[in-house]
Amino acid sequence: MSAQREMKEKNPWQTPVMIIITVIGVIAIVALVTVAVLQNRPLLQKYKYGIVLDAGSSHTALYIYEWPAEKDNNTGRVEQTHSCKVKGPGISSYASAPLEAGESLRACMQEAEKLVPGKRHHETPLYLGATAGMRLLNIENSSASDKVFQAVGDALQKFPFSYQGARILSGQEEGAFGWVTVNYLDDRLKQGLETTGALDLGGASTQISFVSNNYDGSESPRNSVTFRLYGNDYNLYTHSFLCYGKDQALKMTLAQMAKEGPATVFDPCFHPGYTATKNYSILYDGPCVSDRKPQAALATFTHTGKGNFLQCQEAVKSVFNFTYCKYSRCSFNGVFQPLLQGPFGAFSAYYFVMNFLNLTDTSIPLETVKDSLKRYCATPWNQIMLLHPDVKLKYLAEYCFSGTYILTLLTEGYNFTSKSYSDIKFIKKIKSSDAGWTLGYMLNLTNMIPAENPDSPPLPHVGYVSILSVIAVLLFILFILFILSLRPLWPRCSKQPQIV
Ligand SMILES: Nc1nc2c(ncn2[C@@H]2O[C@H](COP(=O)(O)OP(=O)(O)OP(=O)(O)O)[C@@H](O)[C@H]2O)c(=O)[nH]1
Ligand SMILES: [Ca+2]
Repeated sequence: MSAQREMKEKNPWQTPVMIIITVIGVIAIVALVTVAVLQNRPLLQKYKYGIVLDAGSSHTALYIYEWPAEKDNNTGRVEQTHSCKVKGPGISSYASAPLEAGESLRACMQEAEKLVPGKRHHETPLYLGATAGMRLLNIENSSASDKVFQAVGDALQKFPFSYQGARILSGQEEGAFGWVTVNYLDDRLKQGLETTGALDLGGASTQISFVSNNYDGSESPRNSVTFRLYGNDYNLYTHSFLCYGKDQALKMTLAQMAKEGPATVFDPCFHPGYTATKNYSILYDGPCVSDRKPQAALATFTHTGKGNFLQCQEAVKSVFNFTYCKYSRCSFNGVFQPLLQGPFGAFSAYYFVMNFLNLTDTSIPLETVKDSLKRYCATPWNQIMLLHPDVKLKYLAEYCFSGTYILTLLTEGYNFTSKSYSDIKFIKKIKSSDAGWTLGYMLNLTNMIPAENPDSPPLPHVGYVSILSVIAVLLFILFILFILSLRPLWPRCSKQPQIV
């Protein structure tokens, strides 16, 4: 009996006081942590949405973006959740049947209607931006371009979103918003890191945009865009070359080869064995080529492949003008370009083409890349078709030209060297979003990138709760130790019975 009592006396945890203290302490810690977690928990994740239609020269694509409702101002939080490729050609191809341009967008719009939650429809902004195809149509026939916009606007307003209008982007906007997209998605803007240049190759125009430290914008103000984003100033160089997208460049190159109006055009940019009958009138339609039209041409010509990379490169070079430059340095066609400053992300057709050719790895020396393309171009057309039975014939026939055009544009046009070629990364997506101008355009129009860095709490939520919990446990242990240190002073509750 006495041994048991002694045990009980030596083990303070068995005293009622200690049990009560422990229970209260544990309840207090649980309550403290629960309150901290609940109080600081991010609000229920409600999402907002935005829709952008990219009305390009070759086709239209719809993108849906999503971001947490309470975080409009934070970087890297807007993500592409869906994209839809509109069936058929770009809206500029509907000049003679504008209503069909509107109609063509319906399937993708209906998809968007299903994917964006109904209660968000009315507050979801919907934008349509048109690029080089509509720029060319506007130059050629402005009333036709107005009619296309009218039809497209009418069609889009039938949907329950908040329609914000359809317009042609300037080449500057197209280049600058592509740059914003790439750097936003890479989280470079908020962190003030060195930015990545953007190279976009479309069907009818191509853009180059980058920040160069030794360029202040004064030499060619029309190539300069200034931004203040998250507290940092950017002076961006950007230029869009109309007609230098890959489809129009192909047309210009072929038009140049056929300028004497022959019955057969022997084309080094197409595979040996490739042959097709083409119309002169189609070859020379549109503002990029109309001035090259031969005086007296036949109705058709036979387009015959020769598969010679070096000759193709010479033919491609003939559509660039390197003869005049009124600035300290130029790319081509008398356009100012400051010293290149890497890294660069190259997307759209840069990616489609280099990915098909298995040449996206830019650590491979440029000479090796050229050798590989030389072999590819020289491969007979029937062999190419056998090797790629699933690829659309139109795309397949043009990869030799497109690859040659890309290398020529980068090296001869923009002055990338064997060394700086490795600064380029061919990309399609960054995280889940496509690289392109659409995201930057929406971020700008919804004011989602603030000029100044918003204040943010010094600790992330998880860190804050963890520190709070550790401190609470430490305080509790200290409290227990303090109580134990007072133990010798406790009055004896039970007296030892005297054994007589
Ligand atoms: N090989 C291949 N080519 C593609 C694909 N998608 C588009 N293209 C072609 O690549 C070129 C550029 O496509 P986009 O970047 O969509 O061009 P776009 O936006 O219509 O044209 P711009 O208005 O000049 O920007 C066009 O010649 C398209 O026909 C693809 O999936 N594979
Ligand atoms: Ca485009």
